Amino acid sequence: MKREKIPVTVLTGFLGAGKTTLLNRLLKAPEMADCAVLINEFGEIGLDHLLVERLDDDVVLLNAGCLCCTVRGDLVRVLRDLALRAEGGQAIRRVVVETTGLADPAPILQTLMTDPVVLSAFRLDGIVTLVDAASGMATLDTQIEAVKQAAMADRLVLTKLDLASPESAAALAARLSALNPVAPLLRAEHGAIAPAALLDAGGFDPAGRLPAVADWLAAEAGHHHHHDHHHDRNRHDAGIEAVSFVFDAPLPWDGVATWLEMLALTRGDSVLRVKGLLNIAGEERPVVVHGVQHVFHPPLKLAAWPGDHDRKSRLTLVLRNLPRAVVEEGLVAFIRAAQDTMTIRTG
Ligand SMILES: Nc1nc2c(ncn2[C@@H]2O[C@H](COP(=O)(O)OP(=O)(O)OP(=O)(O)O)[C@@H](O)[C@H]2O)c(=O)[nH]1
Repeated sequence: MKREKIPVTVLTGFLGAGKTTLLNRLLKAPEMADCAVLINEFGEIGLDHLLVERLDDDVVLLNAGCLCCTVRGDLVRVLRDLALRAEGGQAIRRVVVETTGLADPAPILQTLMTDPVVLSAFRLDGIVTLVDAASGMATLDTQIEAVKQAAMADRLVLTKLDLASPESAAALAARLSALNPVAPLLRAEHGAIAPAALLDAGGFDPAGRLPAVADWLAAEAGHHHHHDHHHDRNRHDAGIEAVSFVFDAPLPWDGVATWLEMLALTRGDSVLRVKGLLNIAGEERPVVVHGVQHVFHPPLKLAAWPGDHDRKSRLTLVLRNLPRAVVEEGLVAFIRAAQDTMTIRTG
């Protein structure tokens, strides 16, 4: 009997749109049993694998760069490996690939639709693109990746509607419908959405889309053909850079929180994303912080440190046209100031 092809859902959306939040909710649904998850992150220190709650053998971190550029070969390798495992009898009923927020979907689509080994075992089920209602409009104005993600989607999902006015949400919805007349426009509240609305999207259909979509895919086909073995490090805006900080000693919460609030307020246009897993002085559990452009999201505590974790704080920022030194100076100053107050208070 011929084996059924395994459906692959590509979950995309700009930095901080809410992909991991939605994925966590989705993975709890019965329809998602035996789902393998591939996670890709931009930046040296991947944290998402720690934030996806169902961590087992079927969560694979594709971490050495961005999926649409340097890690494309990794995607193929991991899918081939999954195909072998399925062949060997392991139950793998679906695959979800969470891309980086900066991913251009065209090369990923191209890979999923043309690699013969991948095609023999998998079929593209659909591209699900999340758009943050709080910062989506500004992102579409400035980042071509976000425009491509929206235009190529099979399902569009508006997130963070609780942070946007009805008027700005309506304007964003209208812009998205113009960019992509074929994808249903859905909503998710803190990641909550019926899995059936996202799954079994029926594969990518170019019909009815903006003419640019066909051009992007065609360009990709040529690109792939000519530069198959080269790493394309320049795909992203040259001004975009991921910087990471590691702190050995526990951090004062006051300093970090004030700094993050200031950063979102004053540098939200340049600090596209902040993500951190922090060891806070006086706090047993790890604290996760998220910043997305002008929004500093409420921090949350994880239940416990992962067993093998060194308990050092790790913070990653994705900056646009902002030198690392500027961020570092501010961070160090706020931490020092908070530590001084701590010393005075306790001493
Ligand atoms: N207020 C609000 N916050 C949300 C919603 N959905 C997600 N968030 C928050 O947005 C922040 C970023 O969410 P993530 O799920 O990490 O976003 P992501 O797209 O995976 O981020 P990257 O992988 O860095 O691109 C977190 O603090 C979430 O709690 C929502 O509907 N409303």
